[in-house]
Amino acid sequence: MRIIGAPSDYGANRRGVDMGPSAIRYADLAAGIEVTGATVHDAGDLAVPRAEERDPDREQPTVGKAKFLRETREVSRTLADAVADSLADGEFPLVLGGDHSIAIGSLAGTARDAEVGAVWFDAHGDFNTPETSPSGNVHGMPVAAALGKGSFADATWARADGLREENVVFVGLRDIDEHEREAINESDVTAFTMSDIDERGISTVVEEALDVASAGVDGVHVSFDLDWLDPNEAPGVGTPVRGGATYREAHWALEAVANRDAEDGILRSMELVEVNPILDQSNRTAEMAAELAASALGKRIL
Ligand SMILES: NC(=[NH2+])NCCC[C@H](N)C(=O)O
Ligand SMILES: [Mn+2]
Ligand SMILES: [Mn+2]
Repeated sequence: MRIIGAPSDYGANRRGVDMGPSAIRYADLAAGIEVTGATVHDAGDLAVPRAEERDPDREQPTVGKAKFLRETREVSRTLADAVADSLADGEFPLVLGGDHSIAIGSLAGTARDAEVGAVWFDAHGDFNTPETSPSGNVHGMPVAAALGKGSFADATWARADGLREENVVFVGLRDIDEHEREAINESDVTAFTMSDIDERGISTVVEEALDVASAGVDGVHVSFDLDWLDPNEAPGVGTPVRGGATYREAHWALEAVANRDAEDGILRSMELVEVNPILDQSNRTAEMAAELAASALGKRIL
């Protein structure tokens, strides 16, 4: 497997998430994964436009309300190539963000030559378009971008060609914007909220999510936003929302991903995003991310 760092914070309104990859590495990511017997190859961080050289004028949206869309395009293209290269070389891509806008690149890369589904663990739907976004932050838009919604229809760099809408599944939603809600309800994606987890339990919801995401496709991308977890577990995120998944629910969910992969080999790529070391407490959110990656890749208690 190949670790690919994508230290971009152009999609979020809080600086610091660009330090996520190094914080997750520092939390013994590679050693945790090697316990499973996997060989870990760390490809380092991708070059992204330097934040210190940001031109304030370029923060002004060029399309709708989307900020830093040019920088996001550059990061997305670079990351899509890196993910596609990793798959072509037979190495599983594990992408470290960065804010969630980097998922545009991960999805474009993993869905370049294959039909794929996606399981999206997140408090947020990330289904805004430059037209519907209340904030203009592209980390609230990657799913819509990958599916070519709204003005993303003209952005070929953002589209994930083989990503099938009916195989996109959200798990654990609890903070959705007004127009985003309409768009999700009108689309063919499947959305499980935190209320669904309360009612039916994490195991039923995640098994069903994996069924839907993997039906009829070549593989599944797992996109894991650390703000899916409750802020008590993962305080180091830019957009925390109360009422998130517990520590055990999160491990269980990713162990279920690993179990399913052991059965049918569906796991194609994964990313861990939104770890912001500046907002964290003694790196515990990055440690959580590293632990969860190991669970997703097969680490077991016994
Ligand atoms: N990946 C994330 N943390 N996304 C947060 C999105 C928040 C809000 N829905 C927005 O569009 O701005
Ligand atoms: Mn997100
Ligand atoms: Mn989120």
